[in-house]
Amino acid sequence: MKTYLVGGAVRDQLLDYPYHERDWVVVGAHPEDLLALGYQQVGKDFPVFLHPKSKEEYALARTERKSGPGYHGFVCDFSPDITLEEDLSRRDLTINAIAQDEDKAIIDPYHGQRDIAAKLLRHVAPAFAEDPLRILRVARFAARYTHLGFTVADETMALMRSMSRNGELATIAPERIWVELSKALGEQNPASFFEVLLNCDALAALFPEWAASFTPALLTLVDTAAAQALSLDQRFAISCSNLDASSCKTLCQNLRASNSASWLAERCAANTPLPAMESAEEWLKVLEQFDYARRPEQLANFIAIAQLLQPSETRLAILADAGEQLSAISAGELMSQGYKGAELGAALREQRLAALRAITGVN
Ligand SMILES: Nc1ccn([C@@H]2O[C@H](COP(=O)(O)OP(=O)(O)OP(=O)(O)O)[C@@H](O)[C@H]2O)c(=O)n1
Repeated sequence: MKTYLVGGAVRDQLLDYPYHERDWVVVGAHPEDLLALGYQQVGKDFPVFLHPKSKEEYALARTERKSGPGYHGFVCDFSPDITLEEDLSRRDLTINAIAQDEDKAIIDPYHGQRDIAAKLLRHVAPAFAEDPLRILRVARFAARYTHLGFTVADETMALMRSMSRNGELATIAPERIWVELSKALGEQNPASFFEVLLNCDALAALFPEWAASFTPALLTLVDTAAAQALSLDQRFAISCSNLDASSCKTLCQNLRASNSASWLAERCAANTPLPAMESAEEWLKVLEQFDYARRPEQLANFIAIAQLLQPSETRLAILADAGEQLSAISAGELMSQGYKGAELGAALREQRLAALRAITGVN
């Protein structure tokens, strides 16, 4: 039995990039051998084990063959005679198909190191096409490594384009798309994720309206949001900001976006560009949509987004100020004057509108 470090940890070591997880491959062993050594089996579809002490993942070397559509149509062979090279050949990208043995020697049958030097995201083999989720992974790796100069190899882009056009993406579970998207939004250049997916027609195949809404300026802003360390929800909201509110809502549902991401994105789509707000009622309506009194941070999140999208919009600073001033209006004084119930609500609203008229100068 031999054990090799594989995947992201080897890749990121070679890239001198921080990694957080180590994955191992075991060659020449039966599941029983690992169980006898105290490993704990966790994989359902194929045998993956947790090391008794480190709890790192150890997988038996395996081959995979697609036997039908979707995610369960795979036949795995994890017999002890599967070689390291065979295991590496089923992996998505050459830079992910490098192994390191116990003596730190690198085993690189698919020339991942060459592609690291050439800064190319290149698929290992035509079997890449058996797993359409890999299109999203490639786009995500582009988002992570663009700043190092990485691009997608032409032949990989061509393969991804033909997969997209063949309707392969429809078999991906929406939950998995959201997982990849939210990871990509957390990377240094999330715009590259969208650029790759636009370039290979995957975004048009998955979400045509969203794909059509991207402009070069919007892509730049998605990266600016990352550079300014805006939150994932804010980055997502920016990426949806060219949609109207109802398309954004549909997209969030189809993507199975998290509640907090949908909440912000839908309200941002509805309020960028900032509406006319020609009356105090309309100002209050915008503030109330962001729940300014209970969740002032959400109004601030929106304003930061809107400032990126509309840097010359002077009403944003006024909106922020109005949110703060209105939050300070408390029901206490009105209650001591004997207001309660619906009357109290109406009187509070009147105070807020009066404050808004004073702050904004509209009626
Ligand atoms: N659809 C997939 C998923 C994973 N892999 C392979 O399994 C390894 C481990 O996958 P994962 O932990 O998801 O990714 P990492 O490459 O480790 O990247 P990250 O840094 O994002 O964890 C990858 O390197 C790749 O070789 C693959 O070929 N195809």
